[in-house]
Amino acid sequence: MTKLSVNINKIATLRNARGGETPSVTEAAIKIQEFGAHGITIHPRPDERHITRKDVYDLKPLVTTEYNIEGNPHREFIDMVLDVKPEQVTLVPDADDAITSNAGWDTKKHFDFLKEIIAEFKNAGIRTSIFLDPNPELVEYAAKTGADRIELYTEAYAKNYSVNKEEAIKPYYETAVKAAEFGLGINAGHDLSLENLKYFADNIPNLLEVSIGHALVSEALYMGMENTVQAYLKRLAKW
Ligand SMILES: CC(=O)[C@@H](O)[C@H](O)COP(=O)(O)O
Ligand SMILES: NCC(=O)COP(=O)(O)O
Repeated sequence: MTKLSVNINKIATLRNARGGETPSVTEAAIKIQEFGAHGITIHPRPDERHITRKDVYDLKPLVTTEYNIEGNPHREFIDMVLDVKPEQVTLVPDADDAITSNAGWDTKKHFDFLKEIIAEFKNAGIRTSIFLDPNPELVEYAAKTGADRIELYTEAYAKNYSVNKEEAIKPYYETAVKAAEFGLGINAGHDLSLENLKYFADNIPNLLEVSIGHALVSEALYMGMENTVQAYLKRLAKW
């Protein structure tokens, strides 16, 4: 079964709105794992708009499933991840002021940079994943960086799902097939939701993990977090 890693950035967004500790990011992580999630994902950004550096450390002892830390590999980010040692680090090339992640890596252009950083994480025993647009031509260089996995950047899929899902899934399927040829594991994320997840998971071979946050936390406002996590797990179940 494809694993569900819940991104709790937006819990931190709500908490930061008042400058206090409510809702608790750590309590949310504990509960979300109790509800069945296979992992917790966070994306600490330099401006700490949601997840703070303190959150990154506070969560470490509480994430008993899989801890996935995403971010642009600035030196401060690298050193923090090497110190915290999550199960997985996902490298994302977004600008510090981007409203959200909006592009994958050009693995050819940034090959030397990625290869060096990935070696640091691998030497520390941390699984590495790199955020990638659905383009099979990017896969060979992704593999040559030494990354363990790619994370398919699914915004385009989500946007086009309701227009023509068969067309929307095509580049992701092609990239996933190519990734498997090169021995890369396949993760996916960004704008996945209860509406579009099942079709994606049913049509992408060897999909190991999806990381989902914005839609899931939003849906939990109406359905409750336990019901929402369970609903996502049902979308991923293969029966
Ligand atoms: C890489 C990715 O797609 C997610 O980490 C997304 O960027 C969430 O970041 P925000 O919650 O800041 O939008
Ligand atoms: N890597 C994707 C992620 O962690 C969550 O993205 P989103 O569901 O908040 O768009």
